[in-house]
Amino acid sequence: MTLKPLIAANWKMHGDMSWCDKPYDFADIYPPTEREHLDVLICPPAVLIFPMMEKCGGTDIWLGAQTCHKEKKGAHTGEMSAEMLASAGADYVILGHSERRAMGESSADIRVRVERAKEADLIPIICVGESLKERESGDAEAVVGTQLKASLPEGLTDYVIAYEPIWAIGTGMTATPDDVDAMHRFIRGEVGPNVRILYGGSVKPANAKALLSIPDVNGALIGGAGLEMESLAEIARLA
Ligand SMILES: O=C(CO)COP(=O)(O)O
Repeated sequence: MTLKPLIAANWKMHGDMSWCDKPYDFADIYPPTEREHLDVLICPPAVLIFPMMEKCGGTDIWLGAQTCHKEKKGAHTGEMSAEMLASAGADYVILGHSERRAMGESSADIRVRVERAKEADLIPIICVGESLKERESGDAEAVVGTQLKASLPEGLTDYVIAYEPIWAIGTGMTATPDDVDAMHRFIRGEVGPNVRILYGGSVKPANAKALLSIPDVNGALIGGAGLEMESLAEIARLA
């Protein structure tokens, strides 16, 4: 089975209401008829999901959230449940991003969030990745393997993995194609043939071709370069 590439933009804490028509801008630059072979996803800040869905729900661009809470509902001031995000128009949810793991989210927490996401019919994008110190000491695969085992609920199907080496996020540094190839093969061995494995970390139009042509790279999770639709479309064209 060939896996449909997924080009996903993680907007993090960027954007405002005026950004809600960006899916239209993307579709103008790269029309849907030219990209039936791939999925395009935008994960804006949660507050923009519903207005973006209202404005651009008719485009074929998927919408996603950047996290969801561990509980279904309750007294959790400021938090959002998977169900709320789904009802606002999200199809996917990013879970376990290193910027959230750095705030104390453990793999065990992430596993519970994955369960909530699945109950709400959201497709989880589960992020894993090692620090520079862990890579330099030769522990990258062991770290990622441990994260995978602890973050994935038993029997999980229909999910996406994003390999994001922490040291490559927002730094302009990317893992070498050989390192990405080796890590994605390792992850493939863990998750099997049917799961899309994205690479993330300073993906740009200039390096996207080399990264996206690696056999077990099934797309990209893009931060900075996903804020502008021109660069996002340029990367998507290379997938
Ligand atoms: O964290 C990322 C996507 O989730 C990657 O961010 P950058 O593309 O800005 O390095």
